[in-house]
Amino acid sequence: MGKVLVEKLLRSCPDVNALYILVRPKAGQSMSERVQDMMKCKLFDRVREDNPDFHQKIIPISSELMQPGLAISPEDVQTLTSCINIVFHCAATIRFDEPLKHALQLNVIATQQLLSLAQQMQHLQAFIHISTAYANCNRRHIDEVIYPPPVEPKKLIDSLEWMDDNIIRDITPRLIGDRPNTYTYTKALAECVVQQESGKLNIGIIRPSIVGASWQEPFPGWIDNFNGPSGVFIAAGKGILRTMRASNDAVADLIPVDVVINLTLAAGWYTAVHRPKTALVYNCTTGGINPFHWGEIEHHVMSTFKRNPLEQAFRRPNANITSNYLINQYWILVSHKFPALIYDLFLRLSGQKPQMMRIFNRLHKAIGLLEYFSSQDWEWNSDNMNMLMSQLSAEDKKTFNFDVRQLNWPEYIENYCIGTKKYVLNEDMSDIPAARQHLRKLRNIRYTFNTVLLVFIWRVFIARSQMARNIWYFVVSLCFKFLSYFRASSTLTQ
Ligand SMILES: CCCCC/C=C\C/C=C\CCCCCCCC(=O)SCCNC(=O)CCNC(=O)[C@H](O)C(C)(C)COP(=O)(O)OP(=O)(O)OC[C@H]1O[C@@H](n2cnc3c(N)ncnc32)[C@H](O)[C@@H]1OP(=O)(O)O
Ligand SMILES: NC(=O)C1=CN([C@@H]2O[C@H](COP(=O)(O)OP(=O)(O)OC[C@H]3O[C@@H](n4cnc5c(N)ncnc54)[C@H](OP(=O)(O)O)[C@@H]3O)[C@@H](O)[C@H]2O)C=CC1
Repeated sequence: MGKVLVEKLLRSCPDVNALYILVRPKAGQSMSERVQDMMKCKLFDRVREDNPDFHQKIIPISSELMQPGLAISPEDVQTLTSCINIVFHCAATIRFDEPLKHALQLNVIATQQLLSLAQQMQHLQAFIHISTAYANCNRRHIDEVIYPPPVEPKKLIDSLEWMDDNIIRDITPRLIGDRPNTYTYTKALAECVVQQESGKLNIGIIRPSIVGASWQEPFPGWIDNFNGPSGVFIAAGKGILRTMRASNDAVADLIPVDVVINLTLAAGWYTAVHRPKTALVYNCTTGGINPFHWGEIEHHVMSTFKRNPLEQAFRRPNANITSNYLINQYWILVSHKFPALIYDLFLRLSGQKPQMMRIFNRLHKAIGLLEYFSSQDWEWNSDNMNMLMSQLSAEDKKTFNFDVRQLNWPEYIENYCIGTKKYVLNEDMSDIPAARQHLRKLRNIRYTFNTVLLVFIWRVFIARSQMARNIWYFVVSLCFKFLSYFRASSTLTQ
């Protein structure tokens, strides 16, 4: 989301002088190398075309959320406090399996520290915090208000400071209560921390639901990660994922990333100009406005990947969702574990390292963590989103479009799937004929395998059971009778 925000600011807000972005070194790359890489990304093609010198506006600031004071140097603090007008805070850990202490540090303590830095900013007009629509997923109906936190954040921070990691792991389920993970729990606490500061700053809180590929900007279908449904779509397109627990009729509250960013920018403008007395919360969701369901998503994902197959698929794409636990377990056994075992056996016999079972174990862990969100639905009030839209000029409504009533879901899902192929897996669209050919080969292997298996089982059965033999002779004689009748009647008509 950070990248998409930077791109949109550069493309649609030419009067913005500079963008200060907090970046950490990662995976052996320095801060500047990472920023260079980011600017080379396809996402920035349109900006690059309009202004090849756009990089001059980007000023990276070294920062690490795990460190005290966010590890921002005193000189950088000086720069930030004197130049910044608007803060967009979207850094977080979004992992569902994050240990509580880590999630608390990244999502709550770092937010607190950024807020105290913001308070020193001399020209700050607005502080926009990105939360999640699922921060209060323990409720069915979610209004645009900050709900009382499950625990006073300061008390939890103080307690976890002295606790051993093992103790924290043991008490985590009790602490998070009816929330599914540490992510949603700490995001709820972060909202509370933001509210505690809302007296001193002009604050807006954006709560997106499930962020997906871009709808329109900078081009349809842009996505570059496996988060949320993207990994599921890819696993289904590769023919690996065949079954998942989800409710066909539950609303799939996907929200395109460009919609979230447009709303975020509009909220930044509104907060700075109108300075609301209390923090305004914007539920940024689609379900109440233009609902679409997981069953429909399944249909369109499968249809897209059959027409535009991914390269080197493991099997022909054919995934089904079910809300029934036992049916899902059955298909996991038959369509995941059994083929994985056979394939690993084949790899072993051909002298290679088995890998399919390992892949499936990781997939099962990932989908196990997502099921909570795909098996039920929520109702979000979106009055503030509507109010904000009504405040925009006709031109801004076009430039910062977040009107999801216009979203055509089948077209969006098709672009999303093609986006995962092009931008996540870096596959070329010109390879589609070869990918189709590969699917035909897989289909023939399946037919041959099924026929051999059927004949084998039947042979074993016939050898062991008189009744099976009788049925077999009966069926064969019936076939012969039918054939001779067919021959006789065709001779008569001639
Ligand atoms: C076809 C029919 C489909 C119909 C649709 C049905 C259901 C829809 C499915 C899901 C919808 C629910 C979405 C809910 C979102 C809620 C909204 C939010 O609040 S946003 C926050 C969203 N956060 C996430 O999505 C993060 C989830 N991910 C994790 O928590 C972790 O990645 C993990 C799943 C626990 C895995 O952790 P692990 O340590 O094992 O692996 P890594 O993260 O290090 O990743 C290793 C490797 O795998 C790639 N990866 C990561 N996630 C996935 C995935 N889901 N599928 C496939 N691959 C994945 C990752 O990029 C790494 O790759 P590499 O090693 O190459 O870097
Ligand atoms: N994705 C989704 O579906 C949704 C996301 N959100 C919220 O939107 C926001 C952005 O999410 P999204 O873009 O999807 O998530 P990403 O994981 O892609 O981005 C998170 C950002 O936080 C940074 N970050 C994480 N840990 C640290 C650290 N220790 N020090 C410095 N920076 C760090 C990451 O930097 P780095 O690149 O160095 O890792 C990255 O830029 C989050 O607040 C999330 O809660 C809300 C609803 C849905």
